[in-house]
Amino acid sequence: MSLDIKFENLVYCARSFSLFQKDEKNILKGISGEFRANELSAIMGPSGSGKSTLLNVLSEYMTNGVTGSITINGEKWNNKRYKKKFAYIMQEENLHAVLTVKEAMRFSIKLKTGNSMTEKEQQKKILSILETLKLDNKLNTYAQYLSGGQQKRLSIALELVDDPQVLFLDECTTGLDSVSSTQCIQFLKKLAMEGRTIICTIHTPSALMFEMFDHIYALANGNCIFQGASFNVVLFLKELGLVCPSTYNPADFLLEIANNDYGSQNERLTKVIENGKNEFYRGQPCITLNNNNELKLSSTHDETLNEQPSSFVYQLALLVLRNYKISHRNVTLIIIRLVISSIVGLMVGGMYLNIGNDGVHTFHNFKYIFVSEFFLLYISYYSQQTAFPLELPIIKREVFNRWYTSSVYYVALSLTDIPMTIISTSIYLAITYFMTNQPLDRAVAFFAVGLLTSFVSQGFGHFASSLFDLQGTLTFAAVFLPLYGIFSGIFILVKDTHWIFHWIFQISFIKHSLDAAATTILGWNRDKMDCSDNYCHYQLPKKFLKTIDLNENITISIRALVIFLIVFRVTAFLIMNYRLKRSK
Ligand SMILES: Nc1ncnc2c1ncn2[C@@H]1O[C@H](COP(=O)(O)OP(=O)(O)OP(=O)(O)O)[C@@H](O)[C@H]1O
Repeated sequence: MSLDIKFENLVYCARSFSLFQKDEKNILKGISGEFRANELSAIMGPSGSGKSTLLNVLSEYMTNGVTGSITINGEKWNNKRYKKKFAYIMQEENLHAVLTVKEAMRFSIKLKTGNSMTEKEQQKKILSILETLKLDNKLNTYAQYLSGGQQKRLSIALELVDDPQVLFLDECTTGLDSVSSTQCIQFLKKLAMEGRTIICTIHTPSALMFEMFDHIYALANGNCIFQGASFNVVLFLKELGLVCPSTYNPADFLLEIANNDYGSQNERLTKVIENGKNEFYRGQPCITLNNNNELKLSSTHDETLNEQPSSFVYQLALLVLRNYKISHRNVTLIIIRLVISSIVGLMVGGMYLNIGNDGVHTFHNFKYIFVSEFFLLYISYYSQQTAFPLELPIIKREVFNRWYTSSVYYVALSLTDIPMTIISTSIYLAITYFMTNQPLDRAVAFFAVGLLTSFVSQGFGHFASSLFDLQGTLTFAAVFLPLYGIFSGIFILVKDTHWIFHWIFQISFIKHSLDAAATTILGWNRDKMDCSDNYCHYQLPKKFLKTIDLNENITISIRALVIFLIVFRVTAFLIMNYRLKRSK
């Protein structure tokens, strides 16, 4: 299906708010035009003229502040129907550094097309795309070791697996040398000749590249100053008395004019081209290659592929698998987490050695419980702090291009860390529990509370990392984690503080962890402990719990922890979803 995109009187108004004023700036100023199927179109213009904005508006990457009309094949913009046919290749490649080219392509095709192709067909398709993009000799190379040009080609290849009909490319040649740039444009031209609509923003194309474009849409200060065939640019300018020297690159000449190097001509150009409405300078419609042509990348599945997205469970399984692959290649982080859990476990175990059943040390035992819950809070929080900020650009690209939904991503993110959380929490608890000589019959309940604390803290980490960048997440932790500790009930009892502070204890989930964990070890009518001294004031644990005002109602604490778990994760998901959907 060929798709022509037409826009009329398109205005984009950027609004920014500060404390005292509201700023509004028109970035696109009522422009019109059409990008057709079978054509390779370039959006050109000086820096800041609105090229990326136009691309973002047409691809629906930006929707707020946009007025005017956009139609596809003459029909009103219909998000659901047409968005499936679009792919947006962003300026930054945003690839998973530790996935090989082959792995990245396999995940892409599986996520995007589900089970609509057999394994063999998928491999054939991947190979044909990579051959065309000259990446077939890099199948087993990690993305991080590809050159800039190869990374750019891989980011294009990843989006081609489900045969999008419209390709938006932002600055597709930026950072590439002239040979790679020309190869990239040649490839895009091939894609356009297969019937696709290819629209890219470009800075300063060489004369050779400029000629390869079928259609040029030039902007200056948010207005259209030319739209038409590339071979008509010189003619158009000549008619306005701006003669391009025969040895000059027409693209450079057009940009110099847009930059006012030949006086202020833009207003005049905009008027003649009617801000994009004037179609006089368009070329002849381009020829589409037929199905037998060797350039054709599309398979017989074309029309059905996009209609059959893979299921939630299938995508979830793939994303979890991908996350495992990535985290196992970043093995240092795993080792650090396990080593820290073991070392801190040994230190804490050594510090509180054999105190677990000694009435002299009941208060120390309570401190051991606090230290343990607080350590679990720290390690689980910090293990998640990079989870979202570093992945955001990649996820943004993949969610926008409909590889999967943000909810699948978040569930996969949460599931991926479960085994590691269980292992590191268990290592720490096993070491300290046995070294401190706690009662064995209470181990399961104590471990369960420890695990719940880890999962709540993980959710807290997600919540913070969905709100801030990496630096912000660290600052947030530096402020809030000690506060959580202060209001945990170990330093001062709730009843000994002014009522004004009581609510803070309630929202300090570490207090609920401490209450629950202390109940599992010291509560439930535990018998008298041993006494290694002449007199042990707290030999009977119940007496100690009474002193610290702990009512042993574990249900309340567990309920509070579960509520925190749900609130943190739901809030993290909602913020993440908002950030993923928010335009640039
Ligand atoms: N949300 C925004 N708020 C304020 N100004 C904005 C916003 N978005 C874009 N702009 C401004 O609009 C202008 C056009 O931006 P755009 O990114 O579209 O330019 P461009 O032609 O792609 O530039 P470049 O070639 O340098 O990437 C710039 O001056 C930019 O600063």
